[in-house]
Amino acid sequence: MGQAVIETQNLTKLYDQKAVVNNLSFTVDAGEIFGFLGPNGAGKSTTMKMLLGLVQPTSGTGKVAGHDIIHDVLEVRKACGVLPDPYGFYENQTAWQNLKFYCELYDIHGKELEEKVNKTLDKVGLHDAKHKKVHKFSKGMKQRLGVAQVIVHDPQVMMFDEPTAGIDPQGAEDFRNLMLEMKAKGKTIFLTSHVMPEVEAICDRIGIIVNGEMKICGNVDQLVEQFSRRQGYQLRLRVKEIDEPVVRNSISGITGISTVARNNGFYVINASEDVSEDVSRAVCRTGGLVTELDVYRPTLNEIFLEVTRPVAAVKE
Ligand SMILES: Nc1ncnc2c1ncn2[C@@H]1O[C@H](COP(=O)(O)OP(=O)(O)OP(=O)(O)O)[C@@H](O)[C@H]1O
Repeated sequence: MGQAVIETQNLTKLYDQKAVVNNLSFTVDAGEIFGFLGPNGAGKSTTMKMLLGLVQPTSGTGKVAGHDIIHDVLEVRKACGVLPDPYGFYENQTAWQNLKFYCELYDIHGKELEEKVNKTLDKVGLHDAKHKKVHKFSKGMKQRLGVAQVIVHDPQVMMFDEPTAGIDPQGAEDFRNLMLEMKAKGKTIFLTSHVMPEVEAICDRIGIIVNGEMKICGNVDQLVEQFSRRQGYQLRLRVKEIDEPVVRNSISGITGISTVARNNGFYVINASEDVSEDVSRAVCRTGGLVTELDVYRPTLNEIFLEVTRPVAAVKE
């Protein structure tokens, strides 16, 4: 375990007596990219706002960069760069002027300011638009400027609410590379996103919340494991040398197997645990040759859909 830079304990927010964030406890370590996922209205932005001291928790506690999110709000904000939704740019000012203003808030001036602003605008691909007024920017350009605003003052913690929404594929690729570069510098990154392949590609750990509650949390392998334990394992088996009745008979006694079906020359085996070794041994014992055997690995998208699927109402 690394050093926790973001940590919450039983963080809860009630609006109109209803918990929109419910007993949330998690940590994000230094140098980690944490993907915070959930359906619309799950409580992601509210959590982020509480971490930044913009919304007061109803109960529970939290720390960001060692500072209490309730009592040391100014220190928390100094340690963080944030991409809010919507952004708070001065539309009648240029990209350069917006970043300058932002740097000054963080007490960065003179030559250092100039260097930081120019370097950051280059990094997010806005070099040629730096002296253009923001009201003339496209949505994607504003998003790039938002990312620039997060990183320009080199904060320890970077928070992004849907960073690639509205960005073109090249911009999204640039963003992913930038995040990996920031991670390599030891930054802690907390992001919300609805773009599953992006999250899968860059996040070290992922938490999925539903109705304010953390349903599943871990790295992708851990999520796959937790999901499979809950939903069951699916094996795909291809066998030579023996016929179907022999195959079926050979594996029939294996504990945990619920169904065996044929599909495109494969046997599709559903089981409550990973029975691949038992299957392989049983087939070999009866003279079969296993040419393919793998356990289906669900995608993050499938895991997300399953975890966030509304539970059917129980009929009286
Ligand atoms: N100021 C507020 N007053 C009352 N309810 C609020 C307030 N802010 C948020 N909510 C409610 O809290 C719940 C969580 O909202 P939140 O914005 O945190 O969700 P989210 O996960 O960020 O959603 P999205 O993916 O759509 O951005 C929603 O039901 C929302 O209507």
